[in-house]
Amino acid sequence: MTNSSYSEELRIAIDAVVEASKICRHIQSTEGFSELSKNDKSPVTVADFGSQAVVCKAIHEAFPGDPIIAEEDSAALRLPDQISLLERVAKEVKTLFPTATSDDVLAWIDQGVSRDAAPRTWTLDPIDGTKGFLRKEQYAVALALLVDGQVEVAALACPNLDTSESDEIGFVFSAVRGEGAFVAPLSDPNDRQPISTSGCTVASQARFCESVESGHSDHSWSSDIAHELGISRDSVRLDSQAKYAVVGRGEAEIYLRLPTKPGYVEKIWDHAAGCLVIEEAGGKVTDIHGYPLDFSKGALLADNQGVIATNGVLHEEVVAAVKKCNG
Ligand SMILES: Nc1ncnc2c1ncn2[C@@H]1O[C@H](COP(=O)(O)O)[C@@H](OP(=O)(O)O)[C@H]1O
Ligand SMILES: [Mg+2]
Ligand SMILES: [Mg+2]
Ligand SMILES: [Mg+2]
Repeated sequence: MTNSSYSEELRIAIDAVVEASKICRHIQSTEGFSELSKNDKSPVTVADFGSQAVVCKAIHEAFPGDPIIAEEDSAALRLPDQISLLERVAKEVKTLFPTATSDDVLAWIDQGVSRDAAPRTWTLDPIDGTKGFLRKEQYAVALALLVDGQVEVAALACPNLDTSESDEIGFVFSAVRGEGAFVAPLSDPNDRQPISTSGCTVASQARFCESVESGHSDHSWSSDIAHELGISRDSVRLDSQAKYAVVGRGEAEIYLRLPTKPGYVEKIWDHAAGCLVIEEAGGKVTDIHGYPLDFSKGALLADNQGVIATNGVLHEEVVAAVKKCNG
């Protein structure tokens, strides 16, 4: 299919996450940037705000009627004692848009405060894996378009991801439903090459990945599952939706996200972009019970628990193993 029905959305989305990655990289290269702690004790940085401002600006200008469900809002930046943080965010955004004011930046960030389901809505994680970003490890800028509760377009930038095939660091993954998944280097985003999940059909040979944050996953549960599948090597731990990217390009077969914190409900921005990349690369994504992720409920994956993403072929076997090890 050459004439994508979402070609404009895809072009704008890729461009937005590539531009946001520039800000994130610049901030990450600067020592001593400040971080705030949110109400849930999770961190947020200048880069999360800067990235959200840049992406929301781009989406809102191109598609003014589309709501955006993004992770951050400007409330913390509006506090009188956070003026220096706001100035720092504005300074970074100005490197891309020299005439931007602090008020512009606040307004652009707040274009992402929608929380309701809508027939057509974007969802954005301006930095997914903020803890990875702080450790200078993996993080992602994740943007997706949902239409009637289905992910139709995805752009996923992974600025610190490398590859065994070259010295290149930093890639942007993208997909439109029904049209395959692609990767391009951040240094040349138009050079999109198709990706596909691994053809591994033998579970015991599968490579699996999980979050770095042990709080998100129960070590003994995941090792029981690995044992059940006959997998002897340890899981590869990495932050952010880079895990979806790694399975999407065939470098791992399984991404397990086991729910361990009672009552924690997954957010759509943590999964939408990565989910479409894997599906379009030939893989499969469900929750731990084997149900499809339901993106039609607003900001939360309210009807799902955890995530199982695989290369596709191994999916049913992994779901069965998770079920068996879940009591
Ligand atoms: N208890 C929990 N269980 C599952 N996910 C959680 C969680 N607490 C925070 N998260 C989410 O996990 C994301 C990071 O995932 P990972 O550990 O795979 O890198 C965070 O995204 P942000 O970094 O965008 O806030 C956050 O939304
Ligand atoms: Mg966060
Ligand atoms: Mg996230
Ligand atoms: Mg985030």
